[in-house]
Amino acid sequence: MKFDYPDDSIALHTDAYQLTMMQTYWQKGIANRHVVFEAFFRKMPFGNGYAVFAGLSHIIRYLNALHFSDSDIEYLKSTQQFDPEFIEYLRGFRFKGTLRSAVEGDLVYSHEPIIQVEGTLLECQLVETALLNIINYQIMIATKASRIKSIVGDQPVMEFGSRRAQEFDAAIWGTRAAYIGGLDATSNLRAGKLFGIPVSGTHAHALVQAYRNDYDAFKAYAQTHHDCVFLVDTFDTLKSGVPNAIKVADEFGDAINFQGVRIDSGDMAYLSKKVRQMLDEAGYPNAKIFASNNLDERTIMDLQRQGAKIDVWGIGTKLITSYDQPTLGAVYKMVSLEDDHGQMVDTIKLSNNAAKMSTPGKHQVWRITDRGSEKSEGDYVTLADEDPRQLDSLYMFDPNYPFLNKTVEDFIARPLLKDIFVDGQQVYQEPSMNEIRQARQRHLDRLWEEYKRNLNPEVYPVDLSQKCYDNKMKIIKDVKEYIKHLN
Ligand SMILES: Nc1ncnc2c1ncn2[C@@H]1O[C@H](COP(=O)(O)OP(=O)(O)OP(=O)(O)O)[C@@H](O)[C@H]1O
Ligand SMILES: O=P(O)(O)OC[C@H]1O[C@H](OP(=O)(O)OP(=O)(O)O)[C@H](O)[C@@H]1O
Ligand SMILES: O=C(O)c1cccnc1
Repeated sequence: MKFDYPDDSIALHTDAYQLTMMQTYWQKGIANRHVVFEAFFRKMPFGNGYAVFAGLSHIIRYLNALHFSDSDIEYLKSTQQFDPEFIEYLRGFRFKGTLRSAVEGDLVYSHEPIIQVEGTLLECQLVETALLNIINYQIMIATKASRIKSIVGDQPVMEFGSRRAQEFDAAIWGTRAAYIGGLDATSNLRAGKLFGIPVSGTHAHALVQAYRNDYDAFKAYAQTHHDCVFLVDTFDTLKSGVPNAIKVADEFGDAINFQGVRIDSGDMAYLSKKVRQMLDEAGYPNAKIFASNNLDERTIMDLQRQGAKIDVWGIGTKLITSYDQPTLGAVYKMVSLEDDHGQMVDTIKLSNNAAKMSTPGKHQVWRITDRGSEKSEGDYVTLADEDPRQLDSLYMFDPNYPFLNKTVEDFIARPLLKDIFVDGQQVYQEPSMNEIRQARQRHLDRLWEEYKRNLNPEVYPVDLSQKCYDNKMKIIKDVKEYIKHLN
């Protein structure tokens, strides 16, 4: 199999049907029609009360780099599935559209647009697969990390998942998303290099196996490192691992920084309490107990309930693989399209399943915050030409149950979708990782506790403006009329 192309690009990281549709648009002369697509998801990940937005940095790189290389063009021609003239046309392709998006670290919710792509039918169609690929993974990981962090509070959590991640990209971008979501460090050096994420770690069982006993292994490590965390469960945690860790710490004294020990198996509530006692009695009350082994927010919560004496958490498999929910299920739908007369006409996807219906029109999402309490009252989805900042009071109603409503008086409305690219030019300056993390914390602080609990949180309101709701109802009616006349 041929794999290494010196000029490989990411343009073909898309589903074949995007290209077949693009060919139709091109041959039929509608490829340059103006269009708006929006991405949204239908269910909150993990049943959480909020989701943490991540993935924009990768999207920005993707759109900036998007072009068809010579080998892409040759390959497409070799499939014999496309019109060679259309494929030649793609040679000059660049993304010239406009991208609006939630920014990383912001909180997002189901049933609201989180990404909006506006441009030609051709370019907006091409990018669907990659954009969804990115956000469907990264939002999951950032949200899961935030759930974990909400349980452990100020205790450090390290990301250990690279060996179990679904391949290289997931390890790297997943680590970044986990850091956005609140984890404190990673064991992956490349993620450290690429994104400036703090790198940390301990050592593995192999070190102890290499020396065939705990003592010699810990001693060798202490001779070659200042900061020492000894993994104590290779043979027997309480009888060999911890006593030998203490022995080496005693022998080296100030020559090393004995940070603590890591437990990686067994009953971690029982063991951590015993280990704590042994370390305290040996005069190491500041030595920390690190724990790892298939942990997630549920096991951590249960360990805390049992009074486990764990100070630092290492999380791998269950975070990086988004173990309990493999995808977010975000979708990308056309919401408005230029007609034969140059007018934009809103479009809908109806479905036999009402939950799969899209909301027509180009939108903005407004985060409505009460000025007094500084807490979020809900999100308010409007058509793009509406601006609730001009209103004194805002009538908010649930679009599925309009009798659930409230009027908000003294509020701040913050637009969620920011300009990222305008006419192909990147206009958004990416913030630093620290700024993204601080933003996430700020947004979480503005959320009532009821939406933040891990189990059965309250459902955060995502409402439609009256104009947006009326527009949707009218278009549904029009489509139904049209279908009726077909029969
Ligand atoms: N006290 C505890 N309460 C709840 N869960 C625990 C407790 N102690 C450990 N666990 C979790 O139970 C699971 C099983 O751990 P255990 O070490 O017994 O088996 P294992 O994962 O098969 O071990 P190994 O990784 O060595 O093969 C792990 O997910 C661990 O985090
Ligand atoms: O358990 P996770 O949350 O995925 O965290 C990462 C795991 O990776 C290492 O295990 P290793 O690959 O050495 O295998 P092990 O299960 O035998 O410890 C480490 O000791 C953790 O157990
Ligand atoms: O540094 C560690 O302790 C570590 C790194 C990767 C996986 N498990 C543990």
